[in-house]
Amino acid sequence: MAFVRDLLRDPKARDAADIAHQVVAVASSSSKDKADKFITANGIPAPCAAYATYEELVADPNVDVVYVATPHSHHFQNVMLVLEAGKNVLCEKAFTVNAAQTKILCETARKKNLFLMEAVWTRYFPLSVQVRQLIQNGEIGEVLRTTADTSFGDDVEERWGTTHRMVNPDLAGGCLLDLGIYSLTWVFQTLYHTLPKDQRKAPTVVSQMTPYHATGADESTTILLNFPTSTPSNGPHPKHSHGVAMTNLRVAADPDEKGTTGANIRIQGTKGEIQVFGNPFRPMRYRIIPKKGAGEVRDVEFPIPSEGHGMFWEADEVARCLRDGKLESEGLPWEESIVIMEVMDEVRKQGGLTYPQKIESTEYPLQL
Ligand SMILES: NC(=O)C1=CN([C@@H]2O[C@H](COP(=O)(O)OP(=O)(O)OC[C@H]3O[C@@H](n4cnc5c(N)ncnc54)[C@H](OP(=O)(O)O)[C@@H]3O)[C@@H](O)[C@H]2O)C=CC1
Ligand SMILES: O=C1OC[C@@H](O)[C@H](O)[C@H]1O
Repeated sequence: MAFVRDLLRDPKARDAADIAHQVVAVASSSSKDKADKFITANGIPAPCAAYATYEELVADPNVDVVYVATPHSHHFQNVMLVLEAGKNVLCEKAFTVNAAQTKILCETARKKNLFLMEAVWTRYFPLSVQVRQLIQNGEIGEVLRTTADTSFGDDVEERWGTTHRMVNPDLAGGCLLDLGIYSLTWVFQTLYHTLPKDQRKAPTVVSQMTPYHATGADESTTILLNFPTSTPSNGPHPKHSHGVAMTNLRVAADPDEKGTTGANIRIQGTKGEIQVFGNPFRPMRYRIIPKKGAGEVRDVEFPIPSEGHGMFWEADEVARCLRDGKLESEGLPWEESIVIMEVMDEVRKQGGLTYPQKIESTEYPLQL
């Protein structure tokens, strides 16, 4: 809903007059009535078709690109359906249940010459883009450590119960795939993505996971990542940077949600630090702190224009990639999505979290 509402906002309000979006079809696998109600509730202008199956939607010749926003368990099957029908895809995070599924999606998109992107909206926030540029321009020196915390502080039993997709293993639930991916996003976009492509190397990983007593999905996961960076010419030891990615449903990264508890993200370099406040998935303020008084501390605000949610920026990226004939986005290349999925595979292995065989499967088509 938030995504579609953002699609309908005027791109000029965010200086994006070079692209336009049109919502031409909505599908619900439950009923056509649900799709009709979605169109009305969100004020989607006519003509917009309502379908009672995903198969009908992907066969609609007016559809250029499909936004897949089903539970994680269903992404692999749903995205394959879209790609096999010859359409481009923007698929919600986590891309799939495991890296093997993501690899197949990327191979399929490449073979069919179709655009495919994991909808990690945070990467396309102007704040994220600017933070990456600051790092690449050397503003905080060499970045050696990033800590990121995406934790909610819920009464888990009351808020999520046992069947909600957040905690339901049948829907690939758990905080790692749902929220931990944002902590990993910050670790990767600061320690990995900012390096030249030929220097980006997968990290080694150690982690701990706590299962939710009622379902076995993880309610808390903490990951330490060790990224090989370069081997300096002036010393014998290879260099590394460290990432700490945290997620927890029961304790909060920011208990009062006003940014008063400190930064949820800290990007630490040899010349200073960048701190990001608020929800790691929807960042609106950062602070840059030069080391030992070497300059002014600056706070930079990034309000979201036109009372939006902030999902239009990823949609704008999709539109530009399609316009420019690209198959993948520079902001989150397929290779990086795959490495992140491999990290999550390893973390689940170390934590002993497996999902039902059916949703881990790479077989397509498969009735879930
Ligand atoms: N970027 C962001 O800020 C956010 C991203 N997300 C991501 O979006 C995706 C969906 O999350 P959310 O909207 O909360 O999920 P929901 O549980 O609300 O499900 C979304 C839709 O998927 C279909 N669906 C739900 N359950 C099942 C099922 N058991 N089997 C088949 N289809 C099902 C339904 O559509 P229908 O029956 O009509 O076909 C449902 O309306 C996830 O990947 C999540 O991580 C979620 C929230 C915020
Ligand atoms: O992706 C997400 O970001 C926002 C959260 O509220 C939501 O649970 C999660 O799926």
